[in-house]
Amino acid sequence: MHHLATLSGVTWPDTPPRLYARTVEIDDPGRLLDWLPERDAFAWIRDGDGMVGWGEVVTHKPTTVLDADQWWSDLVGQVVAVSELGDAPAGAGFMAFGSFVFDPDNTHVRSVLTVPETIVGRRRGRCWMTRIGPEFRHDDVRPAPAPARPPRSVSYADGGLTGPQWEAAVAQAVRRIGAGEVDKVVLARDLLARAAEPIDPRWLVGRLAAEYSRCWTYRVDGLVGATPEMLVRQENGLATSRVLAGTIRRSGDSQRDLALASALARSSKDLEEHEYAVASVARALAPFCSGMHVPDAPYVLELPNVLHLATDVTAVADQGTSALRLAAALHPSAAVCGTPTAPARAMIAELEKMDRERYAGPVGWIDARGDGEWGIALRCGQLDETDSRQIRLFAGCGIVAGSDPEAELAEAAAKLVPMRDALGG
Ligand SMILES: C=C(O[C@@H]1C=C(C(=O)O)C=C[C@H]1O)C(=O)O
Repeated sequence: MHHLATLSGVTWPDTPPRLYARTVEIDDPGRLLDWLPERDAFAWIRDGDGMVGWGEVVTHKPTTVLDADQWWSDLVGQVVAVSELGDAPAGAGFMAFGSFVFDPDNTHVRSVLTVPETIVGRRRGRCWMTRIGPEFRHDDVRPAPAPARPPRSVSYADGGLTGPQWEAAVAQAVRRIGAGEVDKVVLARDLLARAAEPIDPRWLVGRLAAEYSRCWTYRVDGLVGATPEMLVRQENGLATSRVLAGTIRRSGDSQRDLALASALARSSKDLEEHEYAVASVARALAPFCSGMHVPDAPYVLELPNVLHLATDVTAVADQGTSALRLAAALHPSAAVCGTPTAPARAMIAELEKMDRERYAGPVGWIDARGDGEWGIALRCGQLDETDSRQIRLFAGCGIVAGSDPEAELAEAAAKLVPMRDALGG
């Protein structure tokens, strides 16, 4: 991969070039989501900054995150890139958006990694456009898509399990935890939302990015959501993972929420669940990093719908380690699978009675240097490929020895709120 200031003096890669990427500095593009067409588009937004992309240059359907890492480094070796941006921010240049399934052994869908044709990005005041293709693209693109349409007349139906059936599954998990099969298992449920007309994913992403600006709002291949949990971000060798585990619903009354937050921070059940999750992340990162910092105690992350116990683990990644390699090591974390991993994953496949597809899998992007951000696909929905009026929503909860099925169902409902609100209630 070659980043060059000008077109003259381009250095060719060792293998014949397959793709050409050209990045230019642009004026502030305004609201990034306004650039997106309705279909075949990508987004990764936090606090208004991030990247949007559209068009498809190449798509890979890897079996595992590790396969994707290998494919990506091979592809990067066959790219000629030029950039106007000196000291370019991570993501500004040749890059791909991706979304991975939770459990490749228990799903009918595939993971994807797609290099878009056009990317528009903004990061800390620097704005760029990258165009990618089988030759350098010099044409100017200023799409003026029609505004996003709100969904109409949305109705909901149970997915794999009804509420009471899911509570029974949680009760069974609690019994099996008592019998020593696992320490923790994360059980999720799905809900089918159906609108009167095709759902415009741009509307959902727009609402999520506005309401959940502290989360990472994403759109990749029909998967739309706003996650508060960062599996791993890597930038200039610094790796960060935000672990969440331990949740309470907000009451709508800020005084009461404050009391709830301090109760959450002292709750032994939640702290124990949190410790499992942090320890699993630290263990998985250790072989690829040095100088790891694991804070002693979590903080409380406040979102509009829930409060979470959160810990940010940071470390220096070994040279040559990509964000995808780290994501491969971290997925599935205890926050979305359980501990120990293998029996927890088997219990999920047995008890949930649904296909998680890409829910709870890594979602994000990777650039040519191996920097990238891979969130955990939570608070999300997957648009139906064959019927664009339909979207499947997912939410789950960590189940430990003291879990109460009724409270867990209410917690799952609270985690569905972002997507339900985006769909109009
Ligand atoms: C599984 C989900 O959330 C996860 C479970 C949490 C918990 O049990 O406290 C908290 C955050 C996430 O790690 C979800 O949102 O679907």
